[in-house]
Amino acid sequence: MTNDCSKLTAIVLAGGKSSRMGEDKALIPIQGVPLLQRVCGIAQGCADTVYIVTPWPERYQNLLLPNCQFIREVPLSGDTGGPLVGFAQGLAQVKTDWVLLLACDLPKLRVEVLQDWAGKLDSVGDEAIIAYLVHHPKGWEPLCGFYNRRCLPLLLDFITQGGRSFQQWLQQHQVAALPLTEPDMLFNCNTPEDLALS
Ligand SMILES: Nc1nc2c(ncn2[C@@H]2O[C@H](COP(=O)(O)OP(=O)(O)OP(=O)(O)O)[C@@H](O)[C@H]2O)c(=O)[nH]1
Ligand SMILES: [Mg+2]
Repeated sequence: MTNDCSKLTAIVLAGGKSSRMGEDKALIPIQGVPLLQRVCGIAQGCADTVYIVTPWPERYQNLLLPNCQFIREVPLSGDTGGPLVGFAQGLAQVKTDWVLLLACDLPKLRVEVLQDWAGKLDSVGDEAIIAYLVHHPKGWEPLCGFYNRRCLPLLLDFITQGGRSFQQWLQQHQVAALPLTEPDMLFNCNTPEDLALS
């Protein structure tokens, strides 16, 4: 296992509407630490470079996010964008072969698990594999896993053709499965009821 942070970039997505929560999830404190700050701290345990992709960086300027860099998401004309578009805009800046993509609403992430996964990336030998993700009965978990930078042209083609769904895009390509030993860590905090469980 390697824990070489310099080989990996992390992208944290923080541009969602939080309509189910009713307030910006990124700013909600969990054990006193705003969710985005918490997720970025964990991302920094795995990657030297951490990008936060959001249309509204000024909203997060008072968070403690040392060494994280904002990428201001540019809205596509006549389009609501969404996480796939935000990811593409972040990925365009990435210089490393692999990137760890994280949603900002994952309060139970475990840095040791992410580091363990990152250590397996060197052994993904097959060039056709564009991502390394956890598989659920409903499909891949797109917002807590690894993508190869090679996937950018494929992603841009899909978006240009009007595609906006991670699941649909991933179905068209080869993805390798990450072992999920701690399912709890993918707990997704979308609603006030979820928050009460965080
Ligand atoms: N940069 C960026 N991130 C997004 C966008 N849409 C969703 N996200 C992020 O993707 C992750 C998952 O978002 P969801 O929980 O599915 O949705 P949400 O829009 O935040 O919340 P709801 O309005 O309740 O669906 C979160 O980290 C969001 O901040 C987007 O358009 N741009
Ligand atoms: Mg969510």
